Amino acid sequence: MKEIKTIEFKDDILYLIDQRKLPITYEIFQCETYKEVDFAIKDMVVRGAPAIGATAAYGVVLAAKEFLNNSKDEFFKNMEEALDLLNKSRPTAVNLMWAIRRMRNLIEENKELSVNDIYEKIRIEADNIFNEDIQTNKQMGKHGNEVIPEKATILTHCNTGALATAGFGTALGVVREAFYTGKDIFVYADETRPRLQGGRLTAWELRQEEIPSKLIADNVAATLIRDGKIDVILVGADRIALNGDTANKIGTFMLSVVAKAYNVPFYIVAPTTTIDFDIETGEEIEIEERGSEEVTHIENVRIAPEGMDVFNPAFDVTPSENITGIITEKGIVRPPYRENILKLK
Ligand SMILES: CSC[C@H]1O[C@H](OP(=O)(O)O)[C@H](O)[C@@H]1O
Repeated sequence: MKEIKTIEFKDDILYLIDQRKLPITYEIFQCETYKEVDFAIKDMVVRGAPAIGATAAYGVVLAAKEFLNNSKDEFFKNMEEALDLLNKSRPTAVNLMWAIRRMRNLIEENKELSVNDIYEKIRIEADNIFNEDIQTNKQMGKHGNEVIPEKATILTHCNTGALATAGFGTALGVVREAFYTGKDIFVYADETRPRLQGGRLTAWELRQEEIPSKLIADNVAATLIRDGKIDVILVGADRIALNGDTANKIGTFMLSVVAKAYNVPFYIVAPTTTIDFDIETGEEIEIEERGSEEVTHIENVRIAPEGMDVFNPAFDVTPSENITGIITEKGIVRPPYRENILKLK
């Protein structure tokens, strides 16, 4: 299995694979300040709920490093500004807020220590978040493999691989686990307009490991489902409500409707860090709207008329009644979702 170093923190520099450039070029984006990390998340140099969380955690490390020579009062004030900026870098993936809250709690719990000692704890905690995510994903892969038949055709949406996490992936991690445990699988990957995470990133990951697969335009999926060509659909998540409603990349909801109509199993694969235990339903999830150029241009080439207005929500919400199960590192959650999700807390 090829190691994909989506995120690497070394000698006080955060190295990110620049996912805006893949698969045409493999470039590394370096962050030396927390403001550069904020930019990297906003501009989707790095993307994917768990990857965003881990990246933000290292952004907190860079902030603490920057303020090491502050007085304690200045340190806490400057750190709060940094935490607040990073927390707002993208609104939908709850892993970001979870990571920032974990760092904020750590600082609060250790405020009697010296600035330097607090920095050391922050540094260790960021590595913990990073390493925990990799272990979580591998555990999810094992649980998810339980629902993959020995011979199966799998449909994926967006990118849920190593590039969306600290490593291995969520839904694509289940694909990896099935592939490397010898199952006869085939993957159809939705290209996933407008940012093409499937066509650029998932396709790149699948080719890296020569996993049998084909890339499809998003509009092809419904026909494959109708014609009985898909055995199971695996998608990721950015925020899951207590009732199981799930926010994920735009186009996921549409897939779930077609899957339900033709009785194809539709699984969310997500770590428990993607569950928002503070919200009851998907109606409470903020859906990020991104710039119009993501829709009017492809690789900076205009494809829509000048002046055309655009609606570009980056996510949608799949209602829990369309979801067969939620594959987490703690096992597969099935309905009744609220009762069973609360057991994960
Ligand atoms: C494993 S989480 C991946 C999740 O994040 C993606 O969104 P984005 O590429 O905008 O960060 C998409 O919703 C994926 O399912």
